[in-house]
Amino acid sequence: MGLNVRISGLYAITPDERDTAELLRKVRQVLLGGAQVVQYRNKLADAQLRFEQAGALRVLTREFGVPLIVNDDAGLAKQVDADGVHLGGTDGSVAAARALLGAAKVIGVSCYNRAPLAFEAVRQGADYVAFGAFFPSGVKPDAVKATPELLQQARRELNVPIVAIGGITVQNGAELLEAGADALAVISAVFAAADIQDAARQFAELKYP
Ligand SMILES: Cc1ncc(COP(=O)(O)OP(=O)(O)O)c(N)n1
Ligand SMILES: Cc1nc(C(=O)O)sc1CCOP(=O)(O)O
Ligand SMILES: [Mg+2]
Repeated sequence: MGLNVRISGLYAITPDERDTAELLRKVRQVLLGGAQVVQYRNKLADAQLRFEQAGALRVLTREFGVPLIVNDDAGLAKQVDADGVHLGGTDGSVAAARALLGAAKVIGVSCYNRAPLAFEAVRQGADYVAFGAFFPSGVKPDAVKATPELLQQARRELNVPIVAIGGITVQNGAELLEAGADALAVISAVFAAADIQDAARQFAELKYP
């Protein structure tokens, strides 16, 4: 994993936003609030807009010294020199991403509610694993349900950072950190807040390992 990359704290994932200036305004707010990782995720944008937005976020996150992870697309991560990529079940293999990005970049893998997926991802060289959804999520209403016990098991049996995702708020996130999560991945509870910077600050003030 990249020498300066630590997957811990508030892991802010961008909302689907077509307006790049507005996206940058919002992400600056989460960075000012103390987000420790930013993931660029935009399910609505075409390839050109994704390239533009990922490149702009690369510049912004460097200003704050915060790692940028690109969702789904190792090629885009390479194009913009992001710090890594996040892969779900249909986003390609760890081996292919590693071959493209090299040893210094971060590869995160979605493991949903399945510990065996995480063991296999780590065996293949994943740098962190993500579990979810812990709570109902408006972004992914049909996500499978994960439990804090899964985090406890992963904490006992894995040696990579563990990310929790899905419907996480400042109120329910503490339980996940106590169960073993290193980072809380959040879209709505920060980006849909009336005051994004304050919402991020409240997440940043939780107790992380
Ligand atoms: C940190 C983190 N965890 C999980 C996901 C979900 O990935 P995936 O299942 O591929 O779904 P999409 O986000 O691509 O819709 C994630 N992006 N980040
Ligand atoms: C993108 C994503 N993946 C999930 C999973 O369970 O793998 S839940 C989710 C949505 C996260 O958004 P919010 O913080 O608004 O619930
Ligand atoms: Mg994906």
